[in-house]
Amino acid sequence: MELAEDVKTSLQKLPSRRVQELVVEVLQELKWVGVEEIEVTPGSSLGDGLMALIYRVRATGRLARAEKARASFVVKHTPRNKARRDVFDVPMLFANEHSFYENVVPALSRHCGPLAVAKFFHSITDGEHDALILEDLKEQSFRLADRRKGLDLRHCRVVLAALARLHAASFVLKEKNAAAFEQLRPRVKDMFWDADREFAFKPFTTSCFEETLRTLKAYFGGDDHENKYIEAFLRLSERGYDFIAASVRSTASRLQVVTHGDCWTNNLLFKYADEQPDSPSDVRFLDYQLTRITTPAADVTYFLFTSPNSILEQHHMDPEKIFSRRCLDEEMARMAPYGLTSAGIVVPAVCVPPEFTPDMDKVLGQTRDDFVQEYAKQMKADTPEARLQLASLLKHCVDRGFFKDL
Ligand SMILES: Nc1ncnc2c1ncn2[C@@H]1O[C@H](COP(=O)(O)OP(=O)(O)OP(=O)(O)O)[C@@H](O)[C@H]1O
Repeated sequence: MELAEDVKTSLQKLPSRRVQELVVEVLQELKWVGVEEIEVTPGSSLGDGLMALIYRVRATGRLARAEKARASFVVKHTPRNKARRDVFDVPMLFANEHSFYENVVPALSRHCGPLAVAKFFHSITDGEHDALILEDLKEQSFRLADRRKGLDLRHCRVVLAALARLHAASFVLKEKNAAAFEQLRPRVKDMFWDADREFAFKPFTTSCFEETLRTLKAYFGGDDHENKYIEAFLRLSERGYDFIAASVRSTASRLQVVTHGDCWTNNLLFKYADEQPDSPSDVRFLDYQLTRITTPAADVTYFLFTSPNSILEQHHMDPEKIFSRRCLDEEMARMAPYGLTSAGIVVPAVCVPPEFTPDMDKVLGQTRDDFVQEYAKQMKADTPEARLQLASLLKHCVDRGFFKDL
């Protein structure tokens, strides 16, 4: 397709020639014969995403027989800074997300209908210009909730129902076509807790344990009767990354499903009935870089420990036949250390005031430590909200006996 000079110039705002070509290929696949205008703008705000650059591409043009066409995409692109890509092995994260859209979504939705995901158009996974092109959900009135306010019960219900559909799709696939589920295993790789990811995420988790401990000590102060909580946390942090990794990996095979892996407020877009902010009617999950096969309780715990505006009692599920309430409770208790560890990583990011929001593009050094330090900025913000939430979660775990075997 021939492009006018001004269209080419607009496309150059995208970070690589390869991704500019890919956008044009997508338009051709949509049967466009001409592009009249292209607008490329930032697709997210600082703090909405750390592992990628997000662009919004709006285009107008023509189909055959001169019909007008409009489209809006989100381009999720690997960071420009090579050191930033290398320290967290971002190409692997993109490959996992690509595989989710390419392999997992078609397999899971075959028997269960559509999942709460954006439409996926194309991707590049060459380790250098990695990018995904997705439908722009904001164009369909989906939007982010305010992470610092937290999600109320209505929002949580919508998310838990969508998570349940995602998890149920694996149970159905196992039931209908066990071999097809097995084929997904090598295509969904745990990017955080797998033994060969330790090099990147063990030091990161260790630094997060240290910061969580500092936050918790600041909350509990020197008060002796609260010390059982700090002691419990110390036992957890001593066991550290290896213990959490083992609990993620050791899920009984019959309970394993494809999970989202990073289900917190900034990876959720909501739609509202009649645009009323208190009546979410639908949700889409974003960011499948950390999708993994493990217990459904990993997603539920991660979500409930990071995103609601208060700790919720979990009274809203009754999947007796496939995954009983008792089984869920046992799995939730088993995964509580994972939940608290994840909360130590995510909650500071939920509560961070804008002036402490890390900006990975501004990191001058080249080492993993430089990036970990920049990420830790939001922990250093040390907000009363983060203290309260982490301390309440720790109390929740200790008082219910979840840490008694640590
Ligand atoms: N398909 C989409 N439609 C609309 N907005 C989107 C879409 N995908 C991403 N975004 C916006 O971009 C932000 C970051 O996206 P995403 O979480 O995929 O990137 P990331 O850098 O991998 O994030 P993280 O730091 O959580 O790894 C989202 O919070 C959302 O605001």
